[in-house]
Amino acid sequence: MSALEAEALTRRFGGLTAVADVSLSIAVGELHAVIGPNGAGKSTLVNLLSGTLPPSSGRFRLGGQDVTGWPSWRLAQAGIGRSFQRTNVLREMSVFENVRLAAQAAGFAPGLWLRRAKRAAAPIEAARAALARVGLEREGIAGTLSHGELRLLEIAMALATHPRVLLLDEPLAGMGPEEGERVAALLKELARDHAVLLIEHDMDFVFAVADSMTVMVDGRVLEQGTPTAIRASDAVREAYLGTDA
Ligand SMILES: Nc1ncnc2c1ncn2[C@@H]1O[C@H](COP(=O)(O)OP(=O)(O)OP(=O)(O)O)[C@@H](O)[C@H]1O
Repeated sequence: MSALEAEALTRRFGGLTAVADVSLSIAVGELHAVIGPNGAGKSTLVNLLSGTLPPSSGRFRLGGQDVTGWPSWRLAQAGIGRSFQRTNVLREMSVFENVRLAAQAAGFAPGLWLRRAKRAAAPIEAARAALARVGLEREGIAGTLSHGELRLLEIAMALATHPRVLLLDEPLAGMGPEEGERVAALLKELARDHAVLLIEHDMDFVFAVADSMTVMVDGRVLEQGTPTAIRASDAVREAYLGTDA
């Protein structure tokens, strides 16, 4: 069964339809990449799936349950984990505390988590496990991390909430080739026990890691399928990848 299912998700901003009738489904064990040119609606789609924005219409299910319109904290509790394109790390706090707070924040409704935070032991374990899984067993404050390490920290923060679905918005941004290879291996490994939705501009990376893909143009789905099918699609070549892709 699909861990995540979007059905005709649509988001309008005034007269602009940023996401138009987008349907997709991702199972645990699957890495699904969403690609498209700038302004295609990829980030808006992630904002809809993470509860940062409500959809204008359409439905969205997690593990078969209709979660359309749920706020982000409730979706986090229901199994959505998100790493952000913009950094949301508290740089003056330690690496570990950042992950621990992310684990705690996902556990409680707004207002309650800070009061309960001191008593909770589970987030400490969750934070340790998440940092180990991304290979970032590092002391010190987050502000001293390299750009690539910060992206790994953001993934650890998402993992610490025990998600079934991971939404990763440009995890490679600002990374060099060596760090990119490390993230590629990590994402493949994470896709074994998560449903992963990836947004990424680096096409070599996307085609190397994705099991399935959605190509968006102007808010709409242009094509969906395996990387092989997407490469072979005339519509995708014309609209996006260029004829030599
Ligand atoms: N909060 C907003 N208010 C108004 N328009 C918005 C808002 N967010 C996004 N848009 C518009 O929606 C369209 C889709 O934007 P979005 O950021 O989702 O595209 P994208 O595919 O993620 O682009 P990029 O690859 O450049 O990040 C764009 O035309 C953008 O200007």
